[in-house]
Amino acid sequence: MIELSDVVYCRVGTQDLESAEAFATTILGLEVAERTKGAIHFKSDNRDHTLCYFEGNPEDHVTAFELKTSAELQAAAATLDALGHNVQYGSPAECEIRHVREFIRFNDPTGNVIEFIVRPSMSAVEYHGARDAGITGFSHVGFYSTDVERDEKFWTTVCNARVSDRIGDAPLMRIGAIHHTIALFPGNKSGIQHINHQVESTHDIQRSSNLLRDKQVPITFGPGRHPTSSAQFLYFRGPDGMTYEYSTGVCEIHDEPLWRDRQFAFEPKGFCLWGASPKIAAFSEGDD
Ligand SMILES: O=C(O)c1cccc(O)c1O
Ligand SMILES: [Fe+2]
Repeated sequence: MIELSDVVYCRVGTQDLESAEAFATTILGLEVAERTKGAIHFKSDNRDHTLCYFEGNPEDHVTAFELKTSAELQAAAATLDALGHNVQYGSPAECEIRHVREFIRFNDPTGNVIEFIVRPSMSAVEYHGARDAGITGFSHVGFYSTDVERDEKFWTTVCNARVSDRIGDAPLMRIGAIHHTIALFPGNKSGIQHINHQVESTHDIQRSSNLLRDKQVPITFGPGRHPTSSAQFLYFRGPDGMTYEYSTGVCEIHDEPLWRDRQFAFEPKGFCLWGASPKIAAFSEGDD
């Protein structure tokens, strides 16, 4: 069993690094951590970085999860290899760019590009967002999945993810106490479906909702409240149609052996307790 301890960063391609930077800082509220040739790294908490925009294909998305030791990374590589995944070790130069000690790269069964990393750098400097969005940190990622049952099995049997709840067949899976770190949504492609940052409070959700509206950023869902994690949320559209989510108040599951995953309906009320309707294709099979 591959033990993931946390999600660490996403890397997203863009044809327009300047606009992506403007979005990540002035809209989303992240802080530039580092600029390298053709890439910008952004901080959202006390980690070195949790998001990277790089010059490249906007459909190229990478998500990294932390493993505790080099021995576990090697065992994971062997496990994935035996299952037929093409596993590559990151080069020293790639490790340096990512500020990690070592990593492997492979595709999940849908084709999502995943990195398992060891010893990601922390930042010695506090995070100060470019705007006060109230961000407390990068928290979870939603992936497209061409077969959610197959992919749920991958994340829960090859790796240590546990299903907290399902909306329709879409599983919300935890790897620690936080209600979910990985979510899968049915789609006919691979890639990141949404990137979540936690914010401090309801006030941040409401303030951002007004700010984004004034700045004409498309708000695609919310403000609302998830019946699943009980988090209050706001979804909006970033560069190349990427969905970003702020949420606050996500529940934690500590009674691990007693928890039973719950079933919610794949319809607006399964996504929102307050009656908001998603304008997000993966949540509604409607507009995106
Ligand atoms: O927080 C949740 O429960 C949740 C539910 C549906 C979709 C999401 O993105 C979520 O974060
Ligand atoms: Fe989410």
